[in-house]
Formats: sequence, C-alpha cells, structure tokens
Amino acid sequence: MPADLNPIDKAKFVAAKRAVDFVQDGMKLGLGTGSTAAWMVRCLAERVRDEGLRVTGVPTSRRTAELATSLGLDVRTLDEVRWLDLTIDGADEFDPNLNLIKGGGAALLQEKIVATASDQMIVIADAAKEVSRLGAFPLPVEVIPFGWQTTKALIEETLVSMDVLNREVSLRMNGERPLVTDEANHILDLHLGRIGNPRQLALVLNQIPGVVENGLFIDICDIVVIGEPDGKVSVRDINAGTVQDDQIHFAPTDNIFADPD
Ligand SMILES: O=C(CO)[C@H](O)[C@H](O)COP(=O)(O)O
Repeated sequence: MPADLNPIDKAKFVAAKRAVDFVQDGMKLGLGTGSTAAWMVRCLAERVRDEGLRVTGVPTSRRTAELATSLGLDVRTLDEVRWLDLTIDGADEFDPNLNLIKGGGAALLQEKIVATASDQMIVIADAAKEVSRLGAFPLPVEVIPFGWQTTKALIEETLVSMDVLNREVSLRMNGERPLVTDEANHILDLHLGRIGNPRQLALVLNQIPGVVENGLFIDICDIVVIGEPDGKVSVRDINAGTVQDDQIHFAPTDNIFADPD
C-alpha cells in the first residue's frame, strides 16, 4: 500500500484493491467517480498491465474518463457499450440493506444510469460510510438550472408534506458560482439528518418538475467492500451477509499509484 497515505485513504485503497478481484477477463465495466473510485481505476490499470486483463470501461464522469484514459484503459461511452457486467463505485453512505446516498462528487446522474445498466454493482467504501439509517450526509439532488429556485421551493414543500423535520435545502457552490455538473445541471443538497423512508423519498423527489435525479440508490447495489486503515477488508453481499474478511498487504512500486485523486 502506498506508504504515505492517511488512514482514510488507506481504507479506501484496500477496498478498491479487493473489489478489483471481482473483475474477470472480457468484462464491460462501469467506472465510478470520487477518491475511492480513483483508487479502483488505478488498481484495475495495474491488473490490465501486469496480467494482460482485457476490459472495457465506461466512466461516470469527465474526471474518471481522464484518469482511465491517462492509464491506458479502453474507455468507451455507455451508448457504445449499452450494457455492462459490473460497476464499481464509491458512496457517501450505505445502510444495512445496501441502499446508498451518492453524489458527494456531483456525478450521481451518470453514476445511477451506469449502475442501473449493469448486471452487478459493487460499492467500495471506508468503514465510516456505514450508517444504520441514511441521511446524515446531505442528499444530493440534480436539478436543471432553469427555474432552480422554484424547484427548490417545490422540494421544500414536498418535505413539509412528508413531515420531514430537518429540511434545509442548499444550492451547492463551486467558489462564488453554483456548481455545474457534467450534464450542465446544478445540485441541491438536502440536509435531512435522517431519512425515514428512502424508497418513498426517492420516488417522490423524481416527480418534481426540474428534478433530474436524486442521490438515493435503492436496490441497485449488490455488494459493499468495506476497507479499514489496517488493511482489513469485509465483503458484504446483500444475499449472503458478510461473506469474507481479508487482510490486504500490498506494496505498489510504480507510478500507477503516484498522484491519487
Ligand atoms: O457519489 C460519488 C460521486 O458523485 C462518490 O462516489 C462519493 O461521493 C464518494 O466519494 P469518495 O470516494 O471520494 O469518498
């Protein structure tokens, strides 16, 4: 493992390293976005280079596309590939049912489309992302820029009608300006504290005009690989509970791991 990583990055790294073991020759893969997913792209590039593994990758953001291309991976668009064997991505929170909050990196729209087009989704996360109930992490909602303040008011009204107690909604900024996603939209972050019924909230939010997609991933993730700073990795499978605990000892020596995202 890269020696100078902080404890959280070590945990993310070992989760990514273990998840890449699930990749088989010839697979079409969704490549997630974020710092954990960036480790996964590097670990994948290492297997491609060292083992001659042949894979096709569909990135979920411009950032991931640039990284994967720079490491020599075969990068395609979803329209070129259409259906995928496996997506590996990070998450901001996961609950005991492996439902997720995603979108901390503002890529939730492409991430949800790609994960839904995949036979299997594996989430890679450090142990701090595990929660008993989703919602401490602000829920990202992607909205079109046109009339975003009206969309925000409609979301607030909807939260009132659902008796949600904490319902602050904020526009995500990038410095002085509203953040613009890869699909040229904005992100509203819903500070809810605790989400009583994530399935219902996900459906209701997507009914509001102006909402493109929300960051609740319900019944999409199959497996979560959880990493810890000491190298311990647990694999939690929705159908089988915790299926394996491993310890990863790994010392990459080359520049694939030089410049983590
Ligand atoms: O959903 C995401 C991007 O939209 C990320 O996967 C999520 O924010 C986790 O990021 P990180 O691995 O950097 O903690």
